[in-house]
This record gives sequence, C-alpha cells and structure tokens, in this order.
Amino acid sequence: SSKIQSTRVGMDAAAIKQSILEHLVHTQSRFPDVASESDWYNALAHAVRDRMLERMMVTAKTYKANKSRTVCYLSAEFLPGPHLANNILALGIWQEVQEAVAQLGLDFESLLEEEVEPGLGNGGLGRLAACYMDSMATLKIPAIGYGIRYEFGIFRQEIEDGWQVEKTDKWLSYGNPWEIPRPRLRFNVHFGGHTEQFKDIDGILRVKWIPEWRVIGVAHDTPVMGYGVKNTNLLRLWSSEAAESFNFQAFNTGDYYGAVNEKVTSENLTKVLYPNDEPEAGKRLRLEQQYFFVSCSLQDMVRIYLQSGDPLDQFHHKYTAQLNDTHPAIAIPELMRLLVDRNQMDWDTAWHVTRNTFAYTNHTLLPEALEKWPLDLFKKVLPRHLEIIYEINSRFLDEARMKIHGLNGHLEKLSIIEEGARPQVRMAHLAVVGSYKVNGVAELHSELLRQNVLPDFHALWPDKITNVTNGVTPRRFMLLSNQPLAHLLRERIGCGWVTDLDSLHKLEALADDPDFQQQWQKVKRRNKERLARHALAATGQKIDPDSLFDVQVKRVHEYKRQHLNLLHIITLYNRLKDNPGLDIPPRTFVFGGKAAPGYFMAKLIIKAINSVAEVINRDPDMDGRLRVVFFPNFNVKTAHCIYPGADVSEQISLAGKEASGTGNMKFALNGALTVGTLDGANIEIREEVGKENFFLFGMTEAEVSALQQQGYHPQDYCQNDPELKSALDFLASGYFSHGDATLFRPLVDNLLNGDPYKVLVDYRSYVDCQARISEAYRDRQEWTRMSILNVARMGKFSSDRSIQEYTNNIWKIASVDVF
Ligand SMILES: CCc1ccc([C@H](C)CC(=O)N[C@@H]2O[C@H](CO)[C@@H](O)[C@H](O)[C@H]2O)cc1
Repeated sequence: SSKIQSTRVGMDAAAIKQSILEHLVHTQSRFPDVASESDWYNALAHAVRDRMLERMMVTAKTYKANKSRTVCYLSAEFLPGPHLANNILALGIWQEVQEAVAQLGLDFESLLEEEVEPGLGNGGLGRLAACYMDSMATLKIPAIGYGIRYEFGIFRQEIEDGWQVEKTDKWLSYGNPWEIPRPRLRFNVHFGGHTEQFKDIDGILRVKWIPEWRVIGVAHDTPVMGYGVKNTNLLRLWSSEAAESFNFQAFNTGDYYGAVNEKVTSENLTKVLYPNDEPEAGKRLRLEQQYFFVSCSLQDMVRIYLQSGDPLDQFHHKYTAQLNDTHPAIAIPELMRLLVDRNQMDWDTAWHVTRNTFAYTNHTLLPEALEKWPLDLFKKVLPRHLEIIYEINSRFLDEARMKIHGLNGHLEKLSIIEEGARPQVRMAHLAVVGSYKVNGVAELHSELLRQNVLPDFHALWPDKITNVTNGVTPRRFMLLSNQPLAHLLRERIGCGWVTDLDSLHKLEALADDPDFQQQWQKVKRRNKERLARHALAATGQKIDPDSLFDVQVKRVHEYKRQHLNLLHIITLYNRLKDNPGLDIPPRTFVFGGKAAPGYFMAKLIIKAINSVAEVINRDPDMDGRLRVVFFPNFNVKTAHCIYPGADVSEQISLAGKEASGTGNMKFALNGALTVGTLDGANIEIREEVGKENFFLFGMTEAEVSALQQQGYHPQDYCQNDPELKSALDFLASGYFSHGDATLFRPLVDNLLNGDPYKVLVDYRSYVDCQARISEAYRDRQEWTRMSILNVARMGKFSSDRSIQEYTNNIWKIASVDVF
C-alpha cells in the first residue's frame, strides 16, 4: 500500500515530544529557551496535524477508488470551534500528549488557550454544520463541507459600560496550522455583464454569458477527523483573489488607486462574515459571497466527477448536496448553467440531474429571515442565473397548474418570483422547487413549515417536506468540554456512549444510588467552580458555586426573550428588597450572547442586563442571595466551560419561533435541568427526559396563534399583575440606569405597546415556574436524580442520530471503511 512509514507520526508520548521539539525548530524556528506560549502551541498543533494528514490522504484515495457517493454540505457558515483538543481526542492520544507536554514542562490548559477559534458563523446554523461534519466523519460517510474562508469572522464582543462593542476578529493574524492551502485549486467566478443568444454548430440555440468582472476562488482544506475511525473528511473553504492583482495600464497613467482597485474589490468578497442572525441584510456583497462559494464548490464537484470518466447525466448518483438554509440556494441555477451552458446538456436532463442533487434544510420561520433578492439587483449581479430562474419558474408553474387544476391564485403564492412594486426572487421557493427533499430541524418546526410557511408546496408535494431533528456532537460537548463527567461515565457505564449516545440509558439504574449521586454532584460542583473562575477572569465578578447557576446563552434576539428572563430577575430582586427574610435558594444568573450590530433592541437588552447586574451585584442586601453576570464573547470556546457549569438551562423562546435550538441539548447532556416553553426541540427533549424532569411554562404555539388572531393587548397583562407592573416600572424609572428614565424607555414601550413576542403573557407562568425550580433545588437528592435522568434519556440528541436519519431518509448514502 502507499503508506509512508514516517518516523514523525509515532503515537507514543516520546514520539510526540520529539515532534513538538522538531516543529519548534523546523516550523517555528525557535529554541525552547526563547519560545513563547504561542510558539509551543504551534509546535504542538503541527505535531498533531502531522498525525492527521496521512489519514486525510488515504481517505480521499479510498473514496476515489470506491467511487463513493459523496454528500456535499454547502453552508455559508461553519463554527468548528478550537481544533487542537478535538483532534487529539479523535486521534486517541490524549494521555500521550498530556505526558509529552508535561515532560516539556508546559501547561496543557494554557496551550489550549492560545488557539483562536475560526468564528466563521453566527450561531445555531453554523455550529450545527460543524457538529454534522464531525458526525459524518465518525459515521464514515464520504462528505465534503464547502464554505467561505472569511478573513474576519464573527466580531469579538467586548462589554464597555454595559454596552456591546464589536471588535474585529483577526483570527488569521497568527497563522492557522489546521488548514492546508491549495493554491493550485482555483476557479474563475464571474459577475455582472449580460447574456447573448447564439446558435451552436448543431444549430441549437444557446446562451453566452458575457460577464463584467471575475475573481478567482482558491481552496483551503481543513481535515475533519472522525472519532475512533480513520475516516478524515474535508472542510474546503474558498477565499477570493483578484484575477488581475495589478493593473499596469492604470499604474502607468498614475492612477495608483485604479491599479490595485480590482485587487481590493476582489479580496473584499471573502473579507468578512455578515454578523446578522435572522434579519437578512439583502446587501449586494452578501449575494456575491453566496454565489462565489457556490460556484467554486460546484465547479470543484464537477472537476472531481469528470475524473471518474462517468457521464455527467449521472452526476446526481455520485453527489448529493445539502443546502444549509437558502444562503447557498443559488447553487440550483448555477448547476443548471454548468450543465447546460458549459457542458451542452439539454435542459430536461440537466433539470432532472439538478433537482435530484439538492436537498434543502430550513432553519427559521421568521419571515424577516427568509431571503428575497430584488430582481434588479439579481439581474445586475447574475443576469444569466436570473434567466435560468425564469425558465425554472415558468416550467414549474406549468407543472403546478396542471397538478392543481384550479385557478384559485395558488400559483402566485407558489411562484419563485414575488410580483409587486419591487419584484423579488424568493430563495426559499427556489430551494423547494429545485430540491428532491426539504426538511425542518425539529418536529414542531417541520409541521409549521408544512402548515404555515410552505402550505401550497406541501399540498403540491405532500411527501417532500420531512423532519430531521437537530443534534449535537457528544465528542466536543461532553467528552472534550466535560472531562469530570466523561471520567465518571467511563467508570460507571464504559465509553460506548461517545459514539452510541443511547447507551447513556444505563445511567437510569444509578439515578437513585446515593454514592453515584454524590459523585454526580461533585462533577457538577467542579464544573461550576471552573465556570466561576472563567466568569471572574472575564467580568471581574465573583459568583458562588453554592448558588443555583441559571444560564441563558445564545444570540440575543427578542424571540429568544432574554428580556423575559430579566423581568424575572427584577421581580426576585423586588421580592427580596420588600421581604429580606424571603427564603429562596441563592441564585446566579449567567447570560451570554452576541447581538447583530444593527439590531438596536437586542443591544439595549444587553445594556439592560448589565445595568440590572451592576445594581444587584453591588447591593449588600443581595449578598449571598442574587448575582447576575453577562459573560462576554460567547462562542464555541467559552461554551466549553459554560454548558457543564449550569444547573438550569433557559430555553424560553415564544412557542413557534425557535426552529429547534441546540444549546438546549448541550445543557441537558451536561446535567442541567431545562426551564422552557413547548417550542422547537424543547418539546422532544421533554418527551425523552419525562414531563416530571422538565420545568414547563408558557403558551403553546396554538395558543400563541390563537391570541394573535383574537388580538393582544399587553397593557391588560400589566394592569392585572402588580409584580409585572412594578418590574416594568422599575426598569422604566431609571432605577437601574443611574436615574436616567429615558434609557430603557424604548424597551418598556416595546413591551407595553406591541410586545410582538408576548413576554407579558408568559411572565406570570414563567415566574411561578421559577418558584417551582427554587423549591425543587432545595431537595438536592431529588434534583440530582432529575439531572441524572436527564442525561440518561438525552441519547436521541446526538448529531450521529441526525446524520443517520439524513443518510437513511434523504441522502441514501453508504458509509465507507478506511483502513
Ligand atoms: C440572512 C441572515 C440569516 C443568517 C442566519 C440565519 C440562520 C438560519 C439563523 C440560525 O442560525 N437559525 C438557527 O438554526 C439552528 C440550527 O438549525 C436552530 O437550532 C435554531 O433554532 C435556529 O434559530 C438566518 C438568516
């Protein structure tokens, strides 16, 4: 076999130590006595990388030899998190690396701290893509993740005077040992211009696209290792380069700016991630970014395919491509262009190939997050694709007209083109028409997709819209980030759970075992102490692990209702001020999450949380009773110490708004108990863990839409609930803002005169539920039992189960052993 017997990939501590020292000299060109922590980190990273590369090459060779059917996961966002620890675990050399590092007198934890994570995503959608990449490799599914190598990822969040401040994320400034540049893997991507029709040699009418400008897309590969298997898949990210990096004509005429203008504009394409999570910006650069990575990815897939020598009209047998929301949906007309215009395939065959290649996952119901591109903008950027979309749409409407055989205006609602003052392209409709399968990300969400968002498509194609409930990888979110728990589990139920999460069920039998409960509480205690240490380092605020840690971490958005959590805190504060003798278990409220920079209300909510925290944390009456901290820069790395340290997981979105949630799964898998509404995957978590082990409150989705129908007057709820009224009055009064009664006026007004996310309706039910939680927390034995049963029954929420469902129900793809 082509295995290279390299001495530099030994898996024992001595070989690893040797590798680290060799990389310190040969890669970092530093002697040990002058090496910085970052030099040692890079040396270790390269030593680990060495032990991954051959697996990556053997994997590619095996897939090629087997002509394996491959899934391409097209996503504008990936949030892989820091790589070092995860790769060491996947290689199974955790002990050996610990030993090597110790022998070199280095501190492993602080080496891990050196890594800056690739923040190439906003939140749930991007992290899910990363969990799925981990599971596809672990399940030995041939897969390629295709995305954008943003030079600047999601902004680093700092809190100044309680306000979010965005700092540029220069994640690449110290280099990135985990990517392999592929400078020769480059594709032209064209933009703008116009199209011309012509007859080809056989007299067939063809269309030529004369673009206005082009850029070059260059690949950068990051190996994604499966856990406990040899399979190492690829995350292939594209960055843009200027076709012509220097325009001498312009330079010679002294137009120095002109000389480099193309270079600048071209590189701007992949300069920065759009930090919006839900409301879409509709910006031209965003559309160009989407087309750029999609065109590079499809050209790369066709390149790999043509190496097989198989006919292109069988392309969909080799590949299936998953569209991670509508962001890559332009892939549908782009594949049509590559097949028809570039490879002279006839339209019908090309359309058959295309609609049997793509599947589409929807991640949001919020109308403002469903992407629509104005026709005029689309025509300017992608004139040929607009023509193809017109053709797809007219043929689709013909098919629909026949099938519906009714003239009741359904066609207008189905059309990919939204008529009106400023006609738009509905990317969700294009994605549904051009895909063989569509799925939501939790049962309620998929049902609401069928009933509310895509009812006409559901009527037209009753079995096209299915469900695959989200999942999370137990490798990063248990084994890696909660080692005390992992050790206890290994001791009591073995290690099978790491790749077979259902085997957590074995814990059921231990739920009432006093000794095991003891050990369980010790594990949680250690994780709370770790969270307290990180919170102190990040905020300067001391928090007491003896108190109940009540945690809400996720993007800040009104539908996620961080402000409902805040109203409960103010209520508790008022109760304790009014009645210092009130006996409630001490509570520490931990918040974390970024707000889209342009989202005023979300940023005001962050300010309100920090303002309330400031008053409570320095109020002597609250010592040992109440503490509030806002953990800055919530990301995958900080999540490692937050999820394991929580007692209570806040999943309090308005029912019908959170498509699934994945943080809810990570908390429960780390022994936190959930307070939540019947929304997204909360419903399925409650079904699995048992109603008695879940703190439920609030309206159901049906009650929400009924209230919406009948009309809602938030003031009524305020008038009828003195505690609610007083909490709002306190917020409005300036009590928490140094007497400035104007600062939070917009927030309170928004709640009293609209309250689109029905905070005031669910307030009472929430506050009462929280009181139940306080009572439950008094009985540590019962609480611990509920915590153990939660973990025992969360097996369903492994991303391995999700990927198994995609594989069996959508992709129809086989796993491939790599030796
Ligand atoms: C166009 C701007 C934009 C950017 C990102 C998005 C994402 C779809 C938002 C997102 O991350 N949605 C979350 O996806 C998770 C993974 O499926 C779900 O668990 C969350 O409920 C959903 O909010 C929408 C619109």
